[in-house]
Amino acid sequence: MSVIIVENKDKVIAKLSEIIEETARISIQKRGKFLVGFSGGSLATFLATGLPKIQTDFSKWTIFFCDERVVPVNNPDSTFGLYKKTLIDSGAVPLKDEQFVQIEQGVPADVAARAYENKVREHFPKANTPRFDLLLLGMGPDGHTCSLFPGHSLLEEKSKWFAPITDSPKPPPSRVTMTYPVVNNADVCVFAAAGKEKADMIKRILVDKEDLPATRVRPVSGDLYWIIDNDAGQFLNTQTSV
Ligand SMILES: O=C1O[C@H](COP(=O)(O)O)[C@@H](O)[C@H](O)[C@H]1O
Repeated sequence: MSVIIVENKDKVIAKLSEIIEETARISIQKRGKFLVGFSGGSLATFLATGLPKIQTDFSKWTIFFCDERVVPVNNPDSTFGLYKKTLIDSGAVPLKDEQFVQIEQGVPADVAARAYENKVREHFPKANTPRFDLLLLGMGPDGHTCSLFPGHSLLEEKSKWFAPITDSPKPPPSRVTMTYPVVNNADVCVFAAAGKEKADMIKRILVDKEDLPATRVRPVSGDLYWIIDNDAGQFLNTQTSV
């Protein structure tokens, strides 16, 4: 695991973008495609600023969701809706709607999760567990990541690639989430976090190693990065002005 502490949020975005650019370059060079998972929340705002600045062949990207809210795309809670607005419709990057593997709309979460897993299987036809090139993760103030919340039974899900949740403690309650076997099979996982509101939780995860959802992200044979700014890392031993 690499913990990279930088001066401020802008530098978190710059470092995150650098890792994305390099991981995409390697994947496209090796296999002609880049299969990446996006989270929502603050990560979406980081990507809205960072992605337009990277050098990559966006036509080779397919984007999946680490988690998604089961709401219509025009609902402000829709993570795809957010990316559609900030990246696609704005023309910020040459990505198309079809490059995002989206959840089905207007169906219950369990139906949406099954249908999503089937769509993902089309991209990983022979896999027991899919291996994403890169997963971009966020960490909520309660230590959740994807829609895997502290103490929830979904933390123990071992067979599904994507699972429904209908009692998310953070609204909206209905969501579809990637499960740990998939998260921890990725080539590269990156957490990006900025701001003092995240500082206590980052200490509990990285220093105290409390058993919280984000702590359980440990790629079995991949790389894990935490990119955090000085505010979020204020209870860690090192601070930096990179
Ligand atoms: O609800 C969610 O929250 C997490 C964390 O969001 P943040 O705004 O605190 O960074 C996010 O990673 C996840 O995708 C989202 O659905």
